[in-house]
Amino acid sequence: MTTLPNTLPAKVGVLGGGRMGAGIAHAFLINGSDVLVVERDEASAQGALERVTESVAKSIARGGIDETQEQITSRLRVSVDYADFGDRGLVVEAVPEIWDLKVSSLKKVEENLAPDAILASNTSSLSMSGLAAELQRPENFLGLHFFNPVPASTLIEVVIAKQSAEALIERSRGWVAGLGKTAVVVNDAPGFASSRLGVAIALEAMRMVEEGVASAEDIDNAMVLGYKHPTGPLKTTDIVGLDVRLGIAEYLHETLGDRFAPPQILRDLVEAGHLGRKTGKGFYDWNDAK
Ligand SMILES: CC(=O)CC(=O)SCCNC(=O)CCNC(=O)[C@H](O)C(C)(C)COP(=O)(O)OP(=O)(O)OC[C@H]1O[C@@H](n2cnc3c(N)ncnc32)[C@H](O)[C@@H]1OP(=O)(O)O
Ligand SMILES: NC(=O)C1=CN([C@@H]2O[C@H](COP(=O)(O)OP(=O)(O)OC[C@H]3O[C@@H](n4cnc5c(N)ncnc54)[C@H](OP(=O)(O)O)[C@@H]3O)[C@@H](O)[C@H]2O)C=CC1
Repeated sequence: MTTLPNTLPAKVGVLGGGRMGAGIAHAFLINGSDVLVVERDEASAQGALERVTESVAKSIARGGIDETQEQITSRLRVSVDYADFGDRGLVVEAVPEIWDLKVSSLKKVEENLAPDAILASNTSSLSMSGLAAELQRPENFLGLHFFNPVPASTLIEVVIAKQSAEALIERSRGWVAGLGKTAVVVNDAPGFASSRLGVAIALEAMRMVEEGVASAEDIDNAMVLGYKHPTGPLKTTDIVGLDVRLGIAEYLHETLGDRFAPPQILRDLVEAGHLGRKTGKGFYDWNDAK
């Protein structure tokens, strides 16, 4: 794999350019990598291109970036063809948190990769060792769990599958440093370190709303003002996406037991299409849907 002076792979791929995929693409781009985003159709590819471009513009407006918008985005390409992943040193998968979709997508990416390329998943919770077991080269696979919003977050959780090559730990620490972020390295377990704790508190907050203990706003304020939580667990859920939270909770329920059973209020809101900030409504009303 060709690397840049800052340890990042020169050519990076991202599968799925939604909220997280666009953020991941942005992170590699502004730090010098050439980035290819593959989407399932032309309309989604165009949407991904717009999200990444907008995010780059926001970074430039904030200052501290030496390159121009044109210089950065000249390294960005979108496609609907998995074969384009063939020259990438690292590909990060960021499709929705659905086991069968992750497995089929990862397999399809792997079929198109060079033999020494590294494949990573941005899954929030799914078993890395279970996903690795579905692949031809499980030693080249690991979790790179970015946080939302990616440009504002300084953390990447590196998740090591049982099958991951030992050398991937140090290599991935180098990538995280090259992105200007901090790594926590976690052995594979459902929900890793971050989602298991983050979802536990969010589900309890939802049960408190269901039971009428307090309003969403007062529950969040208790955590923001009392515990210095950045936004409170319910507003965070709106930012993450209620569908994403439900997917994680269902998997943790299945693997870790009843304490992660999704509350009915979460199921009802998702069923009604109220997915949080991205649809304009979740536990709160939003006027900046994204
Ligand atoms: C589900 C999972 O698997 C894991 C998860 O991610 S769990 C969720 C973890 N995240 C959190 O808990 C969020 C915590 N909250 C926060 O960090 C902050 O409240 C917040 C970033 C959401 C908002 O903070 P703020 O001070 O109001 O805004 P600010 O930091 O200026 O960011 C505002 C926007 O600028 C963007 N931004 C910030 N720095 C930027 C940069 N250098 N370049 C480009 N964009 C930047 C942010 O991404 C954000 O964009 P969106 O509006 O698209 O989200
Ligand atoms: N949201 C969050 O806060 C976080 C989420 N994650 C994890 O990141 C992953 C993605 O989540 P998120 O970005 O929120 O989800 P989004 O729904 O925003 O993005 C998913 C993207 O994948 C695309 N996609 C769907 N199916 C396919 C396919 N078959 N092939 C290629 N692309 C496809 C979607 O395209 P289309 O637009 O056409 O549907 C969309 O662009 C999940 O595993 C989630 O758990 C991790 C950290 C934080």
